[in-house]
Amino acid sequence: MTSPLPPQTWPLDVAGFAVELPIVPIKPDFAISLMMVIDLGVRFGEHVGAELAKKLAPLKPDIVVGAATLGIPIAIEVTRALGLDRYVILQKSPKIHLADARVQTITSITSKGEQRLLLDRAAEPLLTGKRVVVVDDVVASGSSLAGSLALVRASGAEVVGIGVVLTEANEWRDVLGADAALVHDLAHIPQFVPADGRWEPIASTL
Ligand SMILES: O=P(O)(O)OC[C@H]1O[C@H](OP(=O)(O)OP(=O)(O)O)[C@H](O)[C@@H]1O
Ligand SMILES: Nc1ncnc2[nH]cnc12
Repeated sequence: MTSPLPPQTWPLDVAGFAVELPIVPIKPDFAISLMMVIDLGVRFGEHVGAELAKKLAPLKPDIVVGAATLGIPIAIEVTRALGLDRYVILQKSPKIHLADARVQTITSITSKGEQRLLLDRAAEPLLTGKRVVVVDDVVASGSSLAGSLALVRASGAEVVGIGVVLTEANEWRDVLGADAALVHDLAHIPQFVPADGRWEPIASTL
């Protein structure tokens, strides 16, 4: 058995806000720098909301859509900073009142197994015919965003842009295909492998 590597962080400038992200193994020989937006405080939330809104406002969105769980604070802060009011959350828990939901199956890099993303059909009138920006905290494999885009488009909305706080590595570019061009981010993070007793960024993901 190899012994665990010592704790390490990845320093990052998120559009002028300095953070230190813990490097967390998600497989024995593979780690990510974890951004738990709910642990970074309200000033960070307000900052990323304002900075993403600066990038998304020229697209003239009518409404913001975000995916549970960690996309919720991002959707709220971007909506507030855009001067909008309503937003739509794609949920993950199969609630009683979500019996009539559109569903997409996703597999994110940070969660084990498949998850379901649910769009409450009762929320669809907020989206049909509207210019929508889809937001999330991080895009890595791209599966979560691909599922979000499919749900929003199925409701008859036009996706005019995508806003993420962080892009991680590059797999998402292939998974999103032409939609990758819609992505606006505030910073990029690599992924990591062990080398000489510490975590080193994988050059191709920098
Ligand atoms: O590009 P991907 O590989 O899909 O990864 C990105 C997603 O991973 C995280 O969600 P997660 O599924 O861990 O769930 P949570 O937000 O409910 O914590 C994050 O909030 C993104 O939605
Ligand atoms: N680095 C990361 N931090 C938080 N959530 C993530 N989802 C995918 N990559 C992530």
